[in-house]
Amino acid sequence: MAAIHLILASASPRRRALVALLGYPFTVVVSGADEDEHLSAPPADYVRHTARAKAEAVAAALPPAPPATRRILIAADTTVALEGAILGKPATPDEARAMLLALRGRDHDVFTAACVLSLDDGRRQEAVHHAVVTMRDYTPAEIDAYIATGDPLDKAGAYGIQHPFNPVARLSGCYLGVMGLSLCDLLPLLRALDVGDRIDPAALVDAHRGVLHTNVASAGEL
Ligand SMILES: Cc1cn([C@H]2C[C@H](O)[C@@H](COP(=O)(O)OP(=O)(O)OP(=O)(O)O)O2)c(=O)[nH]c1=O
Repeated sequence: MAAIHLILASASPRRRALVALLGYPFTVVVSGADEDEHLSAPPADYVRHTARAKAEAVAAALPPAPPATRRILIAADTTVALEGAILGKPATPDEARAMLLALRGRDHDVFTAACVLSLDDGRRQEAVHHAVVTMRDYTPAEIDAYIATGDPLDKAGAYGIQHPFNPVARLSGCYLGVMGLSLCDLLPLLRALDVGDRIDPAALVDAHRGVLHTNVASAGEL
């Protein structure tokens, strides 16, 4: 039987750490896909199109598979939407401050799409997770201190649910989906492509507490 090798089409250290939990060898290949192309679509469609574009961009650039290897490619996209308007990653600290003020004390939506390609037979599986997040009433001083850490700049909506700043008061949906890749969504997609998982339950519990142990990313990057 062919050995399974995963390819993660993502620069995100959180996604690296989560894919490491699956228990298969994997390679990270960063996609150069255009993330702005579908910005006018509704947020759920936007993330689905963008995750697919990331997957397809990486698949098109891969060298041929080594013999007796089944390659499974995983891509994802996360976005925050406030009253239907997409909030991507803030370009500047000022934009991060504006996003955190806009989100404060109210509900918003987080959409995360996963796209999985079975490269040897061309099969594709996709899912979009929708979570509703309620932010707490954090103070301007807390916002300033959080922005000074630099954490908001690579996060959709300018926050990480997993950061000690802890901006989230309530979550309805999947914690890992908000963090960038819902394993609850991903596992059925993999199973549909005849790929199981070897997840250590203890590591999964830690991941849901925002603690990601991995040999491919240090906690400081998460
Ligand atoms: C809302 C939220 C987002 N995020 C992150 C997840 C994603 O990494 C990022 C959204 O940007 P994405 O474009 O989804 O991902 P990315 O640019 O980090 O990586 P790549 O495109 O190469 O896969 O925001 C958190 O880590 N915590 C959160 O609470």
